[in-house]
Amino acid sequence: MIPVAEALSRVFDLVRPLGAEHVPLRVAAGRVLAEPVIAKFGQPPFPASSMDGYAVPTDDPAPGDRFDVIGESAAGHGFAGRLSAGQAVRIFTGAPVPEGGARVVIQEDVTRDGEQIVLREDLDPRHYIRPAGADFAAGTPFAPRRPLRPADIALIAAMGHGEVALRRRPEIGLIATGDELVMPGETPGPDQIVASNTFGLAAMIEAAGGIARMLPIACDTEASLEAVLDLAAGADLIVTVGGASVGDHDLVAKVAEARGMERAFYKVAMRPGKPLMAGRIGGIPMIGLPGNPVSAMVCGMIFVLPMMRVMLGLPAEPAPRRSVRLAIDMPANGPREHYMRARLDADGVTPFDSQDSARLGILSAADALIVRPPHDPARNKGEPVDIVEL
Ligand SMILES: Nc1nc2c(c(=O)[nH]1)N[C@H]1C(S)=C(S)[C@@H](COP(=O)(O)OP(=O)(O)OC[C@H]3O[C@@H](n4cnc5c(N)ncnc54)[C@H](O)[C@@H]3O)O[C@H]1N2
Ligand code: MOO
Repeated sequence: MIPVAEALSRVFDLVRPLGAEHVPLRVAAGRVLAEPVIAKFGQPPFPASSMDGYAVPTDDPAPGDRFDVIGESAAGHGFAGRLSAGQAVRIFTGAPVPEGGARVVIQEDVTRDGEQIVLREDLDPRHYIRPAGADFAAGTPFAPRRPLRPADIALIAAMGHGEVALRRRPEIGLIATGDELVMPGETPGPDQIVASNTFGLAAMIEAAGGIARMLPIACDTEASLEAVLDLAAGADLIVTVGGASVGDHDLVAKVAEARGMERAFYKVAMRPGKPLMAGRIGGIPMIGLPGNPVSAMVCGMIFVLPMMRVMLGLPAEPAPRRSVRLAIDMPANGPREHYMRARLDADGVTPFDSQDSARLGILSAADALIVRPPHDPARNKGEPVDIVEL
């Protein structure tokens, strides 16, 4: 058994950032840029009024000052002329400030008198002009190291791009193994159960920007597993679920080895997730997750998602953690790093009484995994512990 951090570093060595593809901006949300976006022009492209009012040529006009209104500047229709002393231009929010304009007086501070305006008492001192390039200048690069958020999409649009170069979405072949498994919706025969793990993992992968290729369930024969592994050809990563342990019907390691798997490791000091394996088969990175449903999902979060981030060109980092206070006392931990299903509330974090790795109901009810290092001593209520939020 190797420590989790060592296993993670070895799975990072199995994967590389994928290539780029050009995609319409409209469908780029949640994906990762493959190269910086460069602003084609600045924003605003011209000095713009931030309020409705009057552009005047003086920096500090005084109450009672009079100006001749010589024209109008609206958004999309600027005023072509120049402002001279004693002149004003009616202006609206977003409109270009005319040449010679030193500030905008908001219309609330003005009395209109025919073709003239008179400034009132208590003038608002602000200028209400957004300088050209105040948001970003032409040529500004934008390269966030994370999936694009809605505001990023708006920013890239404002920078003048209708299409962007994105990392290809990692395509992940998912293989459930076991004679006992039927598809959700089917009626299990005697001694059978429903295959749930690959469905949970597919949801996890797709929420993180990958493409899950759900392959047929492999039966507990070498021929069946071989046939399904063949169907994974072309995937960026193969994920098997189940058949990883030491039982007579646990065939994944045997079949993978017969196909020339270069094994990076087998068995990790974590709970759940001990019989985890990883390596490369036929050039494709492969990770074999344990079959217990909670083990498969926890290993998905702790290993598969960080591997996907590397494939997306993001930094090789473990699942993000934060520190939270314990709401109850906890006994000492055993020799494996324990990912305990827990609930978060105002009092802190409370592990569930049962940590059975078969209980999906508890995982679904959990808000977080408490991460306990191997041999962590007993902890008291109020002490800080690390959690991974679900
Ligand atoms: N003698 C030992 N027995 C076991 C050990 C051990 O060290 N010595 N390790 C245990 C641990 S820890 C785990 S985890 C499991 C993992 O075993 P496998 O990866 O070989 O998984 P299976 O035996 O195939 O299945 C375990 C369990 O999960 C169910 N399963 C499998 N696939 C799915 C699926 N796609 N969807 C839903 N449920 C699934 C399967 O029916 C079993 O109930 O081994 C322990 N044993
Ligand atoms: O590691 Mo197993 O995943 O403890 O149940």
